[in-house]
Amino acid sequence: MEGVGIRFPESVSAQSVRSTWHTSSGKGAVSVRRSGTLCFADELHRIIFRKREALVAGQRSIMSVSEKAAKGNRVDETSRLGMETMKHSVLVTRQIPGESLKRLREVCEVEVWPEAIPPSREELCRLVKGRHGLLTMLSDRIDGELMDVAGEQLCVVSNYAVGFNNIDVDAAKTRGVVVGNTPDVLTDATADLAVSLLFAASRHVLPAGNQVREGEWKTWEPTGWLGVEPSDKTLGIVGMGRIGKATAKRLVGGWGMNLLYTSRSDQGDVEKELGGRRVELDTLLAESDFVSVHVALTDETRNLIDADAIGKMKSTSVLVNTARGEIVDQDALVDALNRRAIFAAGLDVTTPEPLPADHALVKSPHCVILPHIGSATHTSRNAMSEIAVDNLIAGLAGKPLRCSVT
Ligand SMILES: NC(=O)C1=CN([C@@H]2O[C@H](COP(=O)(O)OP(=O)(O)OC[C@H]3O[C@@H](n4cnc5c(N)ncnc54)[C@H](OP(=O)(O)O)[C@@H]3O)[C@@H](O)[C@H]2O)C=CC1
Ligand SMILES: O=CC(=O)O
Repeated sequence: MEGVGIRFPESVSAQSVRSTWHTSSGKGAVSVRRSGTLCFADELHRIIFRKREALVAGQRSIMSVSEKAAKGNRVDETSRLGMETMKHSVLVTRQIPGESLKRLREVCEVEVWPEAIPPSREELCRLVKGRHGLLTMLSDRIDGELMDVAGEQLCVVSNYAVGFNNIDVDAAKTRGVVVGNTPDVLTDATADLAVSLLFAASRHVLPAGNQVREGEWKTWEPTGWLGVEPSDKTLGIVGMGRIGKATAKRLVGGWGMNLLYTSRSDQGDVEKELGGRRVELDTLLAESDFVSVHVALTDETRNLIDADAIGKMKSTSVLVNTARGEIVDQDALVDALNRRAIFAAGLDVTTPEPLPADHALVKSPHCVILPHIGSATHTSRNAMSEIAVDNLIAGLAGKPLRCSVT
């Protein structure tokens, strides 16, 4: 591999490394994974050769952009990156809002899955073949098998979501594929929805409203639809990340709730600002009146809120989940709601999605279920589109992503 230089820090046993290479037209970079003391030389060369082929084309274009710039032409960032990504082929697995796809179409060949319903696995396998980049939804399972079907030229997967549990990130790293997500811009919208669910579940908002729609509203009832109030009660945030914090801010600041939270990392700033206390999950469940789940879905958090955990909650408590359905054991939740072992639940996420209309949770009068709409505001979704497209364009050009998870 003439002209290819690979740097591996010898002091580190397992990590992702960025490998640089040089050609007559400049320098490129590729992320590869080193495992243990082996660097999988054949695999590595294969990945680097593939990336070099893709990036050399881009570099020729950069040179022509530089020539233009030298002649005094104004070249903005998008068109500069665009020149590098020209001729690349990308798949966008659903129509996304905003103007950003126009920007993408200016710089590469784009196919957008036109249906509202996601492509089946079979269709997805057919569609990804030969693509350099994928802009994916949280409902698309992007694993090593799919990346292999796409082919060796695949450089970047840009997920239109902050959560990336649908993507096998390790498989991406070993294949030199970078992965992006869309954090921050949906934090407020999702926290607002968590608060909405908390109130809706606490005050029977949906079944009470349905009573009116169904013509069953007979009279004002002194003992009808009695709910629970958050003011001065204890809020338990499971996972004090961006959305957990934003939810806590709303409920501590607005309703004077006391705060308990779980977190693997130190959150000293939260304690200073909101006066919260970091505790073990068992303590949080036993002492909280409202429990709101915000951890990422990983192998460690799958079924975190199982029968045992729900069994620790107060019978007057309300459970809210806007994170991922798999974090809560739904059978255990159905059982607890049926036995009135907890007061109510509000879910924006379920397993599966969509949850069949005849599922016991849908039928429960004590459970509010929304169709995964946490980030569904014009502001958030437009901003997510911008980030997802920026990530894709940067990944195709071999540049650092605006928001990367690899
Ligand atoms: N309903 C909806 O439409 C939306 C849902 N979401 C979901 O919300 C989640 C959180 O988003 P966001 O707040 O931006 O993400 P962050 O990364 O800021 O927060 C994630 C939290 O998960 C915790 N966490 C991660 N892994 C583990 C683990 N193995 N065990 C315990 N805790 C863990 C982190 O804890 P630590 O600090 O200790 O690492 C962190 O507190 C997303 O992953 C997504 O699934 C997001 C947006 C919209
Ligand atoms: O669930 C939504 C996300 O962005 O993650």
